Amino acid sequence: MSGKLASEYAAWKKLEEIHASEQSRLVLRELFAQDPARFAHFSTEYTSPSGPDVTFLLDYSKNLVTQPILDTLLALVREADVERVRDSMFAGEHINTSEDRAVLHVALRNFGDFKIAEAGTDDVSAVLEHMKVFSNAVRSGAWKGYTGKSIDTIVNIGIGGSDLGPVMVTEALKHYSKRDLTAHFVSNIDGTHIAETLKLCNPESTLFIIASKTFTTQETITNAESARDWFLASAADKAHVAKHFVALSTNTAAVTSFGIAKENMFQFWDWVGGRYSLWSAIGLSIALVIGYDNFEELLKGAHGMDQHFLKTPLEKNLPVILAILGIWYNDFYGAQTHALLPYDQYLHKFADYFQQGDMESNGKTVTKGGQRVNYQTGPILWGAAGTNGQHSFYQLVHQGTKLIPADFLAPATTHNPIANSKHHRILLSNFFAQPEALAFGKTEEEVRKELGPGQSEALYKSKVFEGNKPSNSLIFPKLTPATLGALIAMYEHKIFVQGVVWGINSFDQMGVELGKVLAKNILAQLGTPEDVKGHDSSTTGLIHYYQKYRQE
Ligand SMILES: O=P(O)(O)OC[C@H]1O[C@](O)(CO)[C@@H](O)[C@@H]1O
Repeated sequence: MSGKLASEYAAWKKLEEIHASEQSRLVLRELFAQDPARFAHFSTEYTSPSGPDVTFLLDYSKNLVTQPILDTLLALVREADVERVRDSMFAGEHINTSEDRAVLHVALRNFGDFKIAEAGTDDVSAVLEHMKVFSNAVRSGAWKGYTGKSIDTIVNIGIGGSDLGPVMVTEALKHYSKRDLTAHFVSNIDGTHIAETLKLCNPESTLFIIASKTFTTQETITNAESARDWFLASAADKAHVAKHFVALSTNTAAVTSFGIAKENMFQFWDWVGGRYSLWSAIGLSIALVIGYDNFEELLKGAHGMDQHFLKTPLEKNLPVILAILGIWYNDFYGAQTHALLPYDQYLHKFADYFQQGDMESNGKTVTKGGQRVNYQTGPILWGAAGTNGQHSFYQLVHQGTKLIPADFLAPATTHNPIANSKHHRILLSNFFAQPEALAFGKTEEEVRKELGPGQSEALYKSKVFEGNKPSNSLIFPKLTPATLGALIAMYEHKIFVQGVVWGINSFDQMGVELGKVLAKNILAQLGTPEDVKGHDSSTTGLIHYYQKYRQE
């Protein structure tokens, strides 16, 4: 961190000039026509430097950039000292300055490769061993419930980072799952979530995993208490809780006072950020669903990407490339959002997951030094699995007035090659077609030729696709645990690079606190109209309306 605003860097100023003077010339049709080797120049193949084989291709040729623009964006990365901050993160320095914490999710998937001077990092392998032994016992049926039955259902109770990662990964790797072990995930404080889930569970064969870094999160603790009440209504004896409740947390005191045995607690550390915690004990539900060995593959795939991020020159460094392209649109083109569009049903929660990953990390307005930024920071991250999105919001992406940079992701082969892979070929033809249509569009001349004469002027105009909409395409051979690990780690590091360039702290989340405090205050006032004090007329009116219908 240089202590400067990003807009004070020489490279930033140069990028503003380039954008102003060259924007009109940055037309993908022309850029591709000018350079027949554009794909070769602006694509790169990743091969994992360590661990299980992972390979994929990132094609970033359909972006509104030239080599000099990329060079200037890389100069920005250098000026912001990204490499030094990256090395500090891997060394365990307390780069989360507002909370005075190290940021060491990379230590959770390190497998002894490099040494980190931070308490707890030496205990990672012991926790992994605990997860291995426990998940094997549950999966094999050796772990018995209070009436001697094996576990056939798990319920992970957590929210935010203690939910989204396990949900996304268990969905993504469903192909590897144990089909006779059903997994549910309860996150919302809305009683409907836990109530509807419990209707599907048998107390004799259900294991509850209470996932909370702090073990103080209102939603999680309230849901966990309701689950415990439901369980005890059948099991009666509190001693049986030990066979049906485990905790994933950093807070031993709160876990034991909840009634969970210390030996059923899976530890992690304050240097694991919630939205970076699926690699930690928070991943226990993943290990239970796909098996510990596959969970370890996921970690090793991520570790390979960590090595790539650490050692690859910036020009070929995938997280850096994605980060600078994002900065280009976000800060110079004024794009407000970024879409993640996986053409893989297994990845249908990928965008949801990175909504927290990106927006909770980089949704900040002040720099680490406390200065208000005078530029845009993190984008609105969103997306859905193709081709569903095509029949929903792609109209706006193609012909709306907004610039929406997008990442398209797809596996070259499917785990489900039904109908001789016909489905997959259709899926992939869409994966190839969409970025092409976005980039090159359809001119009025082409429309007129296609429709022939005699049509209304409005019809000709409405069928024009302006094109020149940028996207990245990422294609990998198959969605394996290691490939998924590498992809997640790549996006984590992209977020990191952007945060460093913008000078913000990507690892705290002060912005979620105010709502929590206000809700606690209001909760104490929901009884009678006389209790409602200190609010504006709108909030007071809403609460009074609710009180007419209040239930016990
Ligand atoms: O794991 P915990 O402590 O229950 O926190 C859950 C989530 O709440 C947050 O603190 C705020 O949304 C997230 O960062 C975190 O992932």
